[in-house]
Amino acid sequence: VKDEVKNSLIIFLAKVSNNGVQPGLTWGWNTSSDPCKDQWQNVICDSQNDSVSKLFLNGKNLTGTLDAALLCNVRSLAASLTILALDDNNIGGQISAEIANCDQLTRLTVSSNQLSGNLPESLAALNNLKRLDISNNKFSGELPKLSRISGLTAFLAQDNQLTGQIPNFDFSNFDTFNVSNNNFQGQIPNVNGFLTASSFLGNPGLCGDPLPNKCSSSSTTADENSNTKKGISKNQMFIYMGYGVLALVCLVLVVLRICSKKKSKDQVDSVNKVAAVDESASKLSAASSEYKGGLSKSQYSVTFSADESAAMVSSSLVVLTSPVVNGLKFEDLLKAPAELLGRGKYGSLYKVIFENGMVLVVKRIKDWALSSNDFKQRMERLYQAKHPYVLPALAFYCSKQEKLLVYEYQQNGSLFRLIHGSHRGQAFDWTSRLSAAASIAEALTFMHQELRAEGIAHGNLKSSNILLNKNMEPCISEYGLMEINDQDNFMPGKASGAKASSTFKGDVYGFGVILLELLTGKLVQHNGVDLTVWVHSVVREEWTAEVFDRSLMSEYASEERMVNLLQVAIKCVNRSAEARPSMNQVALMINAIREEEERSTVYDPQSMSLL
Ligand SMILES: Nc1ncnc2c1ncn2[C@@H]1O[C@H](COP(=O)(O)OP(=O)(O)OP(=O)(O)O)[C@@H](O)[C@H]1O
Repeated sequence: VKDEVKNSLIIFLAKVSNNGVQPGLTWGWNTSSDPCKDQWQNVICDSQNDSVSKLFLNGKNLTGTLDAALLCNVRSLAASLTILALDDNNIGGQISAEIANCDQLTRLTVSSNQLSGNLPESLAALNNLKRLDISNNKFSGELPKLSRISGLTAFLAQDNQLTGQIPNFDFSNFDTFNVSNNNFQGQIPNVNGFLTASSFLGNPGLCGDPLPNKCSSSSTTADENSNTKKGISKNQMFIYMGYGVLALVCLVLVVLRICSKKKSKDQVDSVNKVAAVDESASKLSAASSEYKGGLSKSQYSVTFSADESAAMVSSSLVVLTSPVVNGLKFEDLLKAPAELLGRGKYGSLYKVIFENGMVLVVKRIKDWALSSNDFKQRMERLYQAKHPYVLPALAFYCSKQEKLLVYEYQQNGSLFRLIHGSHRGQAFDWTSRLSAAASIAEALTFMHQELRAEGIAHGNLKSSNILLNKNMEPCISEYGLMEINDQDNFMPGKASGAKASSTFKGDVYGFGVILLELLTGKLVQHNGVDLTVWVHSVVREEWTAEVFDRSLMSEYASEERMVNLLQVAIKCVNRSAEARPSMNQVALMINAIREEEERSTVYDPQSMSLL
């Protein structure tokens, strides 16, 4: 480690500790030793042991001043520092603009100190940041444009004196978001059901969902009053309102233009992208038997009629995302070589490889008694409900005899393979499992909320239907392709009339089984019943620790949090569908466990497996 890094660390510590206790002496921080090779306390180096990557100075009774420039203006330190944790001290001063030079930071946590002043606008330039915790300080002024940081998953700013509006974040990204007990004003941007009121409480000027107080005209007046108090005159407010009206008019004009463009584009699409297939019954049954042997080597002619009427659309390949599949036609699907990936209870799955290198999978669903129109509507509704952790269908095909779905091929396999594959979960550590559980729960919560009115649940949730995308994030596949969940058929005490309301609870059951697989590493038989029976019996005998996957037990992973997740799983697989929690409740419980996990990891300076 370079001398300039050592010096800056020592000077930073001297300033932040107010030169009082000289903690550096007891921690081994001195210029004649090396932070990595001589293992300075509270400093973690990278795996090659040649650069400083994490500084854990939380809870060290530091009473001095924060000078971020001392760390971040030293290039060789700023280029390697990923975590700076200063929580639970008595540090004063401000976060200076130079913090932006520490652009490798993934966690910046300074909670429970005496920091004050405005947050620098440059904070928004830390685009690797995942966790920002500035809670319980004396920060004031408006938030920088933190919504620019696309990977931010935890933002804690509660208990400060922050003002202004809440930025228009993509709240679906957050595991943790808290701005309670500040002086934020105005309407909360659309949280899309991802957050509850507790994230926003204690801000008298805030209104709108998820807070109980609506942004009625009286609360707008309250906003206006509070704005006036904060120095914005009524005249200014009128000017802003004028701009608002102008913007609205422009927006309406733009929308009208887009709509008229879309209308004409749709007409073109229906000609160009929708390949109408010869509907003769003989050809379809021929195509049907073709699928049984795989999609390759088609001998069946499909004829295109570019000007087919709208009535033919239901029997054609409907392309939903044309940029990805680039004008895919039903004929192309039939011509390309295909490999059978699986033949499940509900249909077969083929991997289809195209000449241009594109790889897709085609799911052929058998015996689904759903009219073509209902199927089409369902597919379009599903396509509208987009979530980053739900794999969208790229195209679908529907005739009386056939229902096909086209998806992008995910080369990283499924959660099933990750847990039970040849490595048997060894590379799949506890934090990754917990994070996978949280992501799936988040995505399911979103889908359930979006599709509640239509009653469309996943219907066949299991670990082989959770695929890993190119970033190894879990992605729910085949959402909404089944109408009922199999385990409902043999769940004792299930009232038959409760089918519709228990459809979503069927997913909760399926998710509970996935949690059990993640925790135990054990295979599921008979839709989870064997595994749940076994887990219940072991837990009843109070051998809880015996339940967990051995590879998890050999980690430092917290048994307490594993037990907490097990309790969530057990609630999800309750025999009575009504007694199971909703996915929203499940997601909240898992997030609480995850927060607990993050708090404990950040406080463990010896942990090398952070992020
Ligand atoms: N888009 C995809 N990309 C890559 N692999 C996939 C994709 N979709 C499914 N798979 C994998 O292909 C295999 C077969 O899938 P299939 O859906 O036929 O099986 P299943 O989920 O066990 O059965 P079913 O859904 O009919 O109950 C599974 O291992 C699954 O993980």
